[in-house]
Amino acid sequence: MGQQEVPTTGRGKRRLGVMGGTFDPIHHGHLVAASEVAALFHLDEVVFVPTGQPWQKSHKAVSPAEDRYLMTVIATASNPQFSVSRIDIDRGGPTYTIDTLRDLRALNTDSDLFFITGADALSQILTWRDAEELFSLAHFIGVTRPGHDLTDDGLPKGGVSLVEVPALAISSTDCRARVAQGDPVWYLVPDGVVRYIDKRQLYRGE
Ligand SMILES: Nc1ncnc2c1ncn2[C@@H]1O[C@H](COP(=O)(O)OP(=O)(O)OP(=O)(O)O)[C@@H](O)[C@H]1O
Ligand SMILES: O=C(O)c1ccc[n+]([C@@H]2O[C@H](COP(=O)([O-])O)[C@@H](O)[C@H]2O)c1
Repeated sequence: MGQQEVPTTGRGKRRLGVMGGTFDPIHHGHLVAASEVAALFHLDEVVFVPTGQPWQKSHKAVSPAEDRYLMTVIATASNPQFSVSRIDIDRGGPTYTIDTLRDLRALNTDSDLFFITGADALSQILTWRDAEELFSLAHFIGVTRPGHDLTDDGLPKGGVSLVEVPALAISSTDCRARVAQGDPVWYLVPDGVVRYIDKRQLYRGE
């Protein structure tokens, strides 16, 4: 894959990465993607934003937002470049990235935003609310994910960069299924997240 040019930032602006996800649970695929993009794009910080109600997953049972938020905090706590935002949870209602980006821009007027998505999410982006406007609020960075083609077909020229990240064939769906079957999730998710899943008895009855 051709590595695309790193977009420049407005004079004196911070570079803020945004990693949105349901994080049910957060796993090392998410963390490696964010870490790799932070290094390649010289980001000052990456804020992880757990969804409130992910409307395109409304046919599936999603764990309580507070559990997903706390697992995200646990998973990112040791990295000084990572932080977690509650904006999508606290806004209430279905989560739309257009709202996430508008709110983050209002809260971070000193920053340019870089929204990080896996190849699967990027391929769905034209189905998102106000899709055309998204690209005026943030630069999008699509990352490789095993089992999914990474392409910017149909997306605005210059609005998206595609990057290869270390391939981790991990999904939250698989982690939940493993816990339900009594299989280990050690080393697929951070140790503290394994402990939290156990403490809260998440995914047991699925
Ligand atoms: N292993 C991975 N490698 C690269 N990107 C990933 C990986 N897993 C998830 N992502 C990306 O992280 C973001 C948040 O993903 P999400 O929280 O939905 O995890 P998921 O593993 O896809 O969950 P589920 O299996 O429940 O659909 C999305 O942009 C997704 O494409
Ligand atoms: O804005 C939308 O309509 C929209 C639809 C589906 C997903 N998203 C965002 O895409 C990110 C990954 O979502 P998910 O459901 O794959 O965990 C997360 O930040 C979601 O809010 C956004």
